[in-house]
Amino acid sequence: MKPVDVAVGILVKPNGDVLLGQRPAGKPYDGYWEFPGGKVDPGETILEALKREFVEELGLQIHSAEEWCGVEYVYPHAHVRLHFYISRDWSGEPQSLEGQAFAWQGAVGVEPLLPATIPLLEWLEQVRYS
Ligand SMILES: Nc1nc2c([nH]c(=O)n2[C@H]2C[C@H](O)[C@@H](COP(=O)(O)OP(=O)(O)OP(=O)(O)O)O2)c(=O)[nH]1
Repeated sequence: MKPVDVAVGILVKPNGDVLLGQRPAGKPYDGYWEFPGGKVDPGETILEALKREFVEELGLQIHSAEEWCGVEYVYPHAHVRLHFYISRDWSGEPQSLEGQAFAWQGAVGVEPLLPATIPLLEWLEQVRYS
């Protein structure tokens, strides 16, 4: 299976909270929590995809974001290459434009999380309050 590029954003508030969303019904792993994002369209850069997904899903504007880490994972439905970005430079109030739940979290307490995203939480502790 050819890997699919996915742009994923970790929005950090000044107090260190990060934004998570719950996958809507009808998608693989619906009900699982994830950092918002989605597949990169042909001809789009990863950063462009990231900004588009945040507008489409949450009505949020990302002004700038830093590339943080990459994770590859093979699911039964897809082989994904996740590109995680961190942004502290965004504006707007999140809205549930696709009917999904979302939550700002200090210590991340929502579950279940997508399996490829679980290891990120530990790494995140090292950077979120820096
Ligand atoms: N957004 C996001 N996706 C993740 C994370 N962890 C993880 O394994 N994924 C996987 C799940 C999906 O297979 C893929 C994202 O694709 P998606 O189906 O949500 O993307 P999309 O919104 O563009 O979907 P589509 O309806 O347009 O097909 O990446 C994560 O933390 N955030």
